Amino acid sequence: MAKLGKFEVLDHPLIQHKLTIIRNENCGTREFRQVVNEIAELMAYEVSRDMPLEDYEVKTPITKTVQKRLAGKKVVIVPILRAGLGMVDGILELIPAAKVGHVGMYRDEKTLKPTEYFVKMPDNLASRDIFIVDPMLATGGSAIMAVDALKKRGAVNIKFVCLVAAPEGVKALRDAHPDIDVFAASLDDHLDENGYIVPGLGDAGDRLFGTK
Ligand SMILES: O=c1ccn([C@@H]2O[C@H](COP(=O)(O)O)[C@@H](O)[C@H]2O)c(=O)[nH]1
Ligand SMILES: O=P(O)(O)OP(=O)(O)O
Ligand SMILES: [Mg+2]
Repeated sequence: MAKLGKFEVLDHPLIQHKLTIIRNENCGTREFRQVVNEIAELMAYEVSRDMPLEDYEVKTPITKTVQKRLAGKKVVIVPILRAGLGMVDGILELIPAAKVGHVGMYRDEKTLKPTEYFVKMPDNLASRDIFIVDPMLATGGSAIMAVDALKKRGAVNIKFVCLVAAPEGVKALRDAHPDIDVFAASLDDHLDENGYIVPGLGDAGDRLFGTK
């Protein structure tokens, strides 16, 4: 039987402080980009807590000793384009050898349904830990479709990492994919009539890339 995933809010004081910075409508593109990456890096520390280790013999200047090192195949970071791209460099600061796959999606403004337009993944997904990243989990449609796309290609060990989650999105994602772990820096209040998270931080893709 597949394991039951968890939902966890990573509310470390530094994460909360930085999230408040990017929520501010006066935070410009440059600072927004930088702080999104800083939060992603802090979150990666917690998200990677259960990565498997193996014994490894190392010779120190004093003696030989058996210690631990990361085991298994390299982690894959999968940003949901565009907004997820903003979290990749921060995670790579902590896990520099990670591979990066991409899932391109946009949300229809009226129906709020996602459309997939690009998927490119590294090989051997079945034996890798996969971190899907998107700053915003709103209705959950994009996240669900991204997990579908990865499972279709053999992925098993999947975690979804976002900055701001709406209760509606958390429920939808966990109902559709109960086996994956979901991490957020904040569980916000609700979605508005346009599918934006309240209080949220606006459109993450536009704020990251300076578009409208
Ligand atoms: O407040 C918001 C809400 C959504 N987004 C963007 O939409 C998708 C996620 O939306 P779902 O409804 O969960 O599919 C996400 O990729 C963001 O790019 C946003 O920026 N701000
Ligand atoms: O989910 P969307 O439509 O906001 O896509 P993007 O992240 O490219 O702004
Ligand atoms: Mg957007």
